[in-house]
Order: sequence, then C-alpha cells, then structure tokens
Amino acid sequence: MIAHPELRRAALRARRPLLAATLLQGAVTLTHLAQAALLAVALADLARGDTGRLPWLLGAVLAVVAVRAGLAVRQRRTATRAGARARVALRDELLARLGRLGPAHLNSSGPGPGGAPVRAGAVRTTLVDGVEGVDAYISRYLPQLLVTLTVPPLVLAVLAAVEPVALLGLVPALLLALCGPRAWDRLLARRGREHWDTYEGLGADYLEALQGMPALRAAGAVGRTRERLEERSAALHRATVAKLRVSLAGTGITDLAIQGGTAAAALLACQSAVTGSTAATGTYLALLLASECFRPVRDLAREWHAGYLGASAADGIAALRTAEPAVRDTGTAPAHWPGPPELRFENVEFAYDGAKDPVLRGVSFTARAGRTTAIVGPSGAGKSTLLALLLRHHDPQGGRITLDGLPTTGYALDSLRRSIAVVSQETYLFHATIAENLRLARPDATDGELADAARVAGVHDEITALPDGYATVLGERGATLSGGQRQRLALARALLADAPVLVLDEATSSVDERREADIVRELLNAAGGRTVLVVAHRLSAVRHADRIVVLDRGRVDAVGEHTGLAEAGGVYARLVEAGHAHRGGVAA
Ligand SMILES: Nc1ncnc2c1ncn2[C@@H]1O[C@H](COP(=O)(O)OP(=O)(O)OP(=O)(O)O)[C@@H](O)[C@H]1O
Repeated sequence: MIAHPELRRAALRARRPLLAATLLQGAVTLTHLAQAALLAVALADLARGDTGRLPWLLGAVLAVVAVRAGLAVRQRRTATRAGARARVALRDELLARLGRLGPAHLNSSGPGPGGAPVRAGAVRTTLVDGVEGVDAYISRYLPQLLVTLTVPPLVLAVLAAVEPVALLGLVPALLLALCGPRAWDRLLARRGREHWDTYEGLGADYLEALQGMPALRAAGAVGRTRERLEERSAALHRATVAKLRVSLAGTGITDLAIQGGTAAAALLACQSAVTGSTAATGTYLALLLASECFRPVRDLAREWHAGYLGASAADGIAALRTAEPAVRDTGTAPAHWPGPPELRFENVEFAYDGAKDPVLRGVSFTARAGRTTAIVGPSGAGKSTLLALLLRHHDPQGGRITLDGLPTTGYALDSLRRSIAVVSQETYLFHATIAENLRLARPDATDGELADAARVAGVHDEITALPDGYATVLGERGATLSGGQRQRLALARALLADAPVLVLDEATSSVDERREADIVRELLNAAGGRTVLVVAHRLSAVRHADRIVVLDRGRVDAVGEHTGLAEAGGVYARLVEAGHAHRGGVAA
C-alpha cells in the first residue's frame, strides 16, 4: 500500500468520479454479501427440508447477480472516467511545465545533488507510461483500497452478531493479510524506483539510438549499440524480477492469511454448530461471509499490480512537475513596440551551471533597430549562448540584455519569446502537411501568405513541383526533404511568424553557398522593418550585414563592416582566410 503524495494529489483532481467509483465498488461488494446471506438462508432451509421459500430465494440470488453485473459495468465506466480525468489533467500540467522549462531543461542536472542530466527519452517515458500508471493506480487500485478498508470491518460486525466465535479466526488473519505486507513497503518502494529508473533509462537509450541511427550506421556502431541495448534490457529484466520477488512475498503472506483465516473461521463455525450453540442459518452465514470478508483483500492484491507502475513513477512525475525553470517569469511588460526594437547586450557575463570558466565575458554591443547584425566567431566562441540568453533560456550572471531599452527580464516571458522568431541549424518539422507546418507560426495565415513567405525563403517552386504541393505530408522531422529544403521551410515559417525580431542561427548552413547568398539577400529585403541577428559560419551569409560583431572566446573582439574588419586583420581576417582555404581560394 504505497500512497505517494504525488498520487494523492493526482487523485484529488478527480475526486468526484473517484468517490462515485468507490461507492459503486462498495455497492458491488455489498451484492456479494447479500448473495452470501441469501444463499445461507436457502441452505439452512434445505438442511431443514423446507423448500417453500427456495424459488423466491434463488430468484433473489439471480436478481442480485444481475444487479451486480450492472453495477460492475457502471463502476468500471466511472473509474475509467476518474482515471482519464486525472491522467489528462496531469499530462496537461506536465506539458505546461515542460513548456515553461524550455529546452534548457533537457541535459540540465536531474533532481538531487549531482543528479544525472535529464534526457528526452526519460521525460517521454514519464509523460506517457508514468502517467498511464497513475491512471491505473487511481482508477483501479484506489477505489479497491477504500473498499478494502471499510467492507471487511462491516462483515466482522455482522459476524459478531450471528457467529462471534468465527471472529477468533478472521480478525487475526485479516490483520495479517492487511498489515503483514506493510513490512515490505519500504523495500517495495525502493525496488519500484530502481525498476522505474532502469525503465526510463532504457526508453531514453532507445530513443537516442533511433534518432541517431544514421550516425551509428556511419560509424559502424550499430552492432555495439545493439549489444549495449541488450545489456540494458537484461538489467531491466533483473530489476523487474527483483521487484516481483518482493511484491510476491507480500502477496504470499496475504494469500496465506486468507486461506488460513477462512479455514479457521469455517472450523470454528462448524464446531459451534456441532455443539448446537448456533442455528443452521448462522453457521452457513459464517461459512459464506468468512470467504466474502477476504474478497476485497484478494481483489486489492490483484489491483495492486496494475497500480504499482504509477506508484513507481510518482517520484519522476513529482520531479518533473516541480522542476524549476532556469529563469523566473516575473516580468509583466508585453513585448510590443511601435517599430522594430533596438537590442543591446551590456557587459554580459555568463557561465553554465557547474562550469569552471565563463562562456561570455563582458559582452557589449548594439543591434540597431530594423537593421541586420551578424555575430561571427570561431567554434565555441559563445554565439549560440548569446542567442540562448536573448531568448531567456538562461539569464546572465552579470550585465543585462535590453530590447527597446527595457531589460529582457522586464517582459512577460511568453510575450518576449513570441516577439523573437528563431531559425536555427536544428530545424524541426512535424509529421504533417507542409501548410500545417508553416501555419504553426500563424494559424490564420492565408494560402497567399504561405506562398509569399515560401517564395522569399526560396522554397515555393519546389513545393509547387510536388504532386500534392502545400498539402504534401512530410515524414517525421521533415525526413522526406533535403537538409536545405528543411531549412528554407523553417525560414518561411519564421517569416510568417511576423515577429519584430528575427534570429537566424546557422539558418542557411545546409543550403548551397550560392543559393545561401541569394536567400539571405531576399530574406533581408523581406525582413525590412525587423531587427535581425544572424549567426553564421560562412561569411558569405553575413558580409552584407549592416554590422558585424566578432566574438572570440567569449569576448567581443571587434565590431564593424565586412571590408573594414577584413582589412584590420585579427580574428575576422583569420575567419575570412579560413573560408578561402576551405573553398580552395574562391573569394568570400
Ligand atoms: N548547455 C551547455 N552546458 C555547458 N556548456 C555549454 C553548453 N552549451 C554550450 N556550452 C559551452 O559553451 C561554450 C560556447 O558554446 P556555444 O555553443 O555558445 O559556441 P558557438 O560559438 O555557438 O559554437 P559553434 O559555432 O560551434 O556553434 C562552449 O565551450 C561549449 O562547450
């Protein structure tokens, strides 16, 4: 009997249907008692050779059976509704929390000191399987638990009136059946957690292996990964067996107590019948009720296995539900400006959690309103980190970032993020039509607006050349498109969002270089009226920017225009050189 606070909390969300399901479950149990009483009277009549009431009694038994069947159907429906309500509410809450946590949550440290990094596959397992387990706990285990705590005392009270001697066998057995397994609760909870952790880990491993299959193939590591996954599966099997062993020990005690208690009560009832101290009806009633007294306990043991997964997942669910976002959403200003905002980084200092050295050191520059500012620098210079700070996936430890003069922390987080459209190297397209993927940014966009955005992003002609055009259903993650087409679709989506700030983080890196220059030119024309930040490795993508910020090892090395920076030598000139060398001397 594990009643985790997280499970109680989830159950309270469905308290009405849960109460109804419990009452119905109680009614089903009462029909068993009524049936036992009717049969006891019928058997006593038969023993006396009196068959006058027999047809009525048997008819009543059949009626009770029919009523029970009806009640059981309603009970299952109501319990399913209770479970579904709790499940939907919990999933909504967890998804909303994940939305607030943002991408920074994945790979952040898990709960507890030195917690392992949070993995996408583990979060998926918690959200899907863990919440399903909570549903089973609430819809099946909890109503049965409440019935088990109330019905057996009722039966004992009835027996105390008709056959008190039977209590001598029943009470100790009932106490043992209910309390004996409690000695294992702690161990059971620990084994459940171990099992859940292994299960989550395996889910995360499989997801990673599936997503990384091309890389595993290219590295010839598919066989090794399969062996590692088999080893993980074996570990899960061992954890399942360890969990079952403890669970079965508890069930064994319960079974033993049930068998022993029923037999003892039957013997005691028979003995008092032989000595003539009880009437036949009382004896039959004691015999039949002794078994009914344990029915809820037996049913509870069965439902426990359904609810155990939810009990095991409760810690993981609680950790996800209470995880704190890396930034606080205390700002209230809406991110709406009369024109495109000016963006300033002022002396920004930032180090990732647990890292020894800061990634950004005193970064200051201004991205002018309505203009294009490029950020370039060697790999690891901190370019993506700058963008993550702008979107408030993290907050800087020193300095500030302002939009139109107000620090980003002063804006309501949702509004801030909606005002910045981002296209990154890692585009994400969904298994849906091209039009649906584009309309994610603006659900009410007309077909004409979709086509305009796609034209600017240089992908319209390719879309219309497809047999189904904009109604073409894309593979998962846009797998049926080339890398360049995916990026250009993502660009079109960002343009549709019509946000006053546009951020392109290596957004055209998969597009061939000549096309990239055309797209960037078109894009900058179309983005007129927006403040644009472009991060790119290939300098051809940024040379037309109004201003270029050169970042090197977390510091601003220089700010200027392409020609001036290239002539001044330094980091930018070296990047230009590297670009030449890469393309065999073709001019940037
Ligand atoms: N989530 C993270 N946790 C810890 N360190 C990180 C994290 N992300 C990036 N870093 C570190 O911060 C530094 C800057 O990384 P960043 O991705 O900002 O560089 P970048 O200039 O965008 O590089 P690239 O051009 O290769 O994309 C690197 O040393 C990187 O290892």
